[in-house]
Amino acid sequence: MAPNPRVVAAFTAMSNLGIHESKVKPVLKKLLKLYDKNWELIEEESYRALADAIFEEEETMAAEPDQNHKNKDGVDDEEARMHETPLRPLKRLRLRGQEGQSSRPLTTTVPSSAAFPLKMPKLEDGTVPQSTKALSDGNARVDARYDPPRDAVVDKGKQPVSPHVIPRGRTSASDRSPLSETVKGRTVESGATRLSNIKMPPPFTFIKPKDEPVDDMPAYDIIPLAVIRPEEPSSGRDSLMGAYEKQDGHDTVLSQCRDEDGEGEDILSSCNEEETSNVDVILTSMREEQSLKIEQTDNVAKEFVTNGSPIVGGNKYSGISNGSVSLKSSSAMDAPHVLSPQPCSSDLDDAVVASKKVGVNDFLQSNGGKELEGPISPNSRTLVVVPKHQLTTGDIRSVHDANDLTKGEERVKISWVNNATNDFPPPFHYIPQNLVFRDAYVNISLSRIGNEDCCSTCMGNCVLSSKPCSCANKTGGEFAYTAQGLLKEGFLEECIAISRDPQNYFYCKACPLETSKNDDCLEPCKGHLKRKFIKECWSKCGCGKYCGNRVVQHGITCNLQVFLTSDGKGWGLRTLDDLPKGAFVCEFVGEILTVKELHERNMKYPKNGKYTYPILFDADWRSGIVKDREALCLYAASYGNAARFINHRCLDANLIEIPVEVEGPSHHYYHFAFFTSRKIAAQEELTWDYGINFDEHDEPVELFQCRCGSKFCRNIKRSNSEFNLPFMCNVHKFVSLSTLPVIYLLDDSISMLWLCLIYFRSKFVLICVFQFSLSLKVKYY
Ligand SMILES: C[S@@+](CC[C@H](N)C(=O)[O-])C[C@H]1O[C@@H](n2cnc3c(N)ncnc32)[C@H](O)[C@@H]1O
Repeated sequence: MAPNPRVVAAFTAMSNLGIHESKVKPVLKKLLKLYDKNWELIEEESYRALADAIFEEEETMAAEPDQNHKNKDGVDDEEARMHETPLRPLKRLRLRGQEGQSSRPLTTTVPSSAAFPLKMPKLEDGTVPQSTKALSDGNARVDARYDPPRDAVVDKGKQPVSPHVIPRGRTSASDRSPLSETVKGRTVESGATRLSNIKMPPPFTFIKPKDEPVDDMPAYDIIPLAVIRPEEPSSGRDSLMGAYEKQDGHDTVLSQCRDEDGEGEDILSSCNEEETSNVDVILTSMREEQSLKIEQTDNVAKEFVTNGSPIVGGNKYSGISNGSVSLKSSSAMDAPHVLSPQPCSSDLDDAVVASKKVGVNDFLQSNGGKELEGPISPNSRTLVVVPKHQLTTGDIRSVHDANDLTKGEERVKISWVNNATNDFPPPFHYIPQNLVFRDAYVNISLSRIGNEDCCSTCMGNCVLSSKPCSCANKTGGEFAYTAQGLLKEGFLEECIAISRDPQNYFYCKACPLETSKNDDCLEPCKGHLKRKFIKECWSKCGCGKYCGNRVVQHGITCNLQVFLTSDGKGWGLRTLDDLPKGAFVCEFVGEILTVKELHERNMKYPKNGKYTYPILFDADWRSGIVKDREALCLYAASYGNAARFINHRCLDANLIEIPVEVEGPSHHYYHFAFFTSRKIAAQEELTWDYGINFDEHDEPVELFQCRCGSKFCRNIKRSNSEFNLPFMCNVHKFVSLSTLPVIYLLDDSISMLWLCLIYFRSKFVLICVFQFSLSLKVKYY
C-alpha cells in the first residue's frame, strides 16, 4: 500500500526539525485520535501541534522517568547520555615541590610547574608576588562533625534542572564590540563597527541598549518602540539591522514588520506602557532584496514567529498578549520551520525559534542582563536561532536560549555568541548551585553550625565593624572583603602567592584520589594545594542579608558571555563589564560526586571531545583520613553553570579560585569561587589555571594541547618537541623515540627482536619485544 502522503509530509516536516520518525509516529497517532483525524489541525502552522505534542511527550518522559528509561544499572538513559560527555579529573600542579616523592622525579624536558622560579617574573597588568615564604592557610580548623542522616539539602539522586524545549530570552548583542558607543550611559554598538564585524547582514536586528540597574534609570523603564520599513541595504546599518534612534532621551528601535502575506506593514508604536500591551510583537524582516544579500541561506528556515510581548521593551512587563505574529519570509527564504511554544513550559510561550546557517548570533543582541528580573521580563523575549540539521531536542533544551543559557536561573542573564561557525555550546543542564549526585556527604544543618562558626550576636554589616566577627576569625582573623565587596588586596595577593608556590602543596599519606581507584597499585599522592579559606556570614549569623561578608552566596552579578574562542580552545567565558581587581565573578558549580563516583564515571565513559574539568574539594585532605563519602569533587559536564566554560591559562590567568565556606564549617565541602586576580577589561576572556601538569599522562584522561598563549605556558616545550624530534611518534601515553628491529640466529631458529626506546612518564624506557621465531631445523624422514 502506498504510504499516506500526509503522513509522509508530517514525517518530513518533523525530520526537518531533527525529530526522528520513531518519535513522530506514536505522537502522530495519538494526535490523529485526539483530533478525530482532522489533518488540517495537525498540518496547521507547519505541523506546530505535532511538534508541540512531541516535545511535550519528551518533557513528560523526562519529568517522570520510569523504569523503561533506566538501563540495567538503574541509571537513567538520559543521564547516561549526558555522562557520555567524557571527563578529566582536575589535576593540580603535580610534582610541584614534591620532594621526597620518589616515584615522581622532576627530571623531564617538559616544564613542570616545579620548574617555575620561585621568584616570579612580573606579569602583564599585575605583579607576581615575590615572596616565596611558606604560607599557612591561616584558618582555624574546625573538625567536621558529620552525623548521619543527611539533611534535606542533600539530594539523594539526580535532580535534573527542568528542561525547556524552546528558548526564551531577550534580544542580545551578538558580540559586543570594544568600539561600542556609549549613549547616555548605555552601550550601543556603533553601526560602522557592527557592520564591519558581521559576516552577513542579519534580516533584522534590534539594537538593545545596555540595561542599567532599575534604581538608576527610572526614566528608562519603558523604551519607546517603533517599527518602520527598512531602507535599502546601501543605506547602511539602519536598513540592515533596524535603526536605532534617540527620541526625547529615550531609545527607539526602528524595525519593520511584515505580515503573513509578505506585505510590509509599518507599525509605529511609541511604546508607552499602555501601548506596549497592544503591540505584541515587533519584528523586522528584511525586504526581498536585502534577504538576497544573505549568504548561505538556502537550506535554512527563515520564518520568525513569536508570541507575547515586545521583543524590545522596557523594564516593566505589561502583560503577555495572546496574539502571535508570524512573519513569513521573502521568496529568498525557505519553508518555515517553527518550533512553537510548548503548553507545558512558560519559557516557551515567548520563544522564537528560527534557523540560520552562519553567524547565529548576528541576529541577536543582548546586554547580558543586569538586575534581578522577573520570569516574564520583556527582556526575555528573544529570537533564538536553531540550525535545522544540527540539534537534537536535548541540545535545544540545553542551550537554545542565546540570550540566557542560565534559563533564568541566575540573577543576570548570560548570553552566548558564535560569530564564526555554526556550532552551539555543548548541551548541559544549567544549575546555579551545586547538587549532590548520590553518595557525597554534604550535611548542611543548623545544628552543626556552632556559635564559634557563626556570628550570631552581630547586627547589620559585619565588615563595617572595627572588630572581626566570628566568621572573619575563621578567615584568618580578618575580613577577606572590603566594604565595596572586593577581596582585600593583601588577602588576594596571599592567595595568588600560595597558588604559585610549590612549597604550598601537601601530600596525603593515603590520597583519596588514589584509594578511590581501588586497584592494586596505589600510586603516591600527587599533591594538593593548601588554600586560604574565606568564611562568609550566613543564615545563622545575626547580620543582615547584605552584610559585606556575604558575597559569593549572592551569586553572579557581573555581565558575562559565553563565546566561541578564536584560538582553538572551544567555548570560553568573557566579561562584558570592566572588572576591578578582587571582584567575585562566579562560582564553579556542578554535581557533587565522591571521588569514587568520579573514578567510576571516568571508567564508564570513554574520554573524548570537549568537557569540563572536575574540581577536587581537596583543600583539607591533609587533615587526616578522609572517609569515602567526604572525599568530594565537582563535575560540571552534565550539570553546571557558566564556569564550566572558563578555559585554562598557565600561571597568569586573570581569575583565581578561592574556597569559600558559606553554610557550614566543613572543609570537605565548600564553594569554589572565582575572583579576578587583576583588573579585567570588558570583552576579555576569563581564565584560570587548572593546575595541570602537562607532563602527566597516567590518568584516564587526555590532556589538551594548551593554547593559553601565556608566556609561562607549561605546555610549550612538549608541543614543540613532539613535532621536532625525528623518528618520534606520539602513541597515546608515551612517545616512541626510536624503534630498531634486530634479527638474530639462536640455535636453529631465526628470531626477530624489536628494540624500542620510549619516553614514558618522564623516564626513558627500553622495551624489547620478540616478534617471531622461525625454526631452521629441517627434519628428514
Ligand atoms: C572546562 S572546559 C572549558 C570550556 C571548553 N573550552 C568548551 O568548549 O566547552 C575545558 C576544556 O576546554 C579546552 N581548553 C581549556 N583551556 C584550554 C587551553 N588553554 N588550550 C586549549 N584548550 C583548552 C580543553 O578542551 C579542555 O578540555
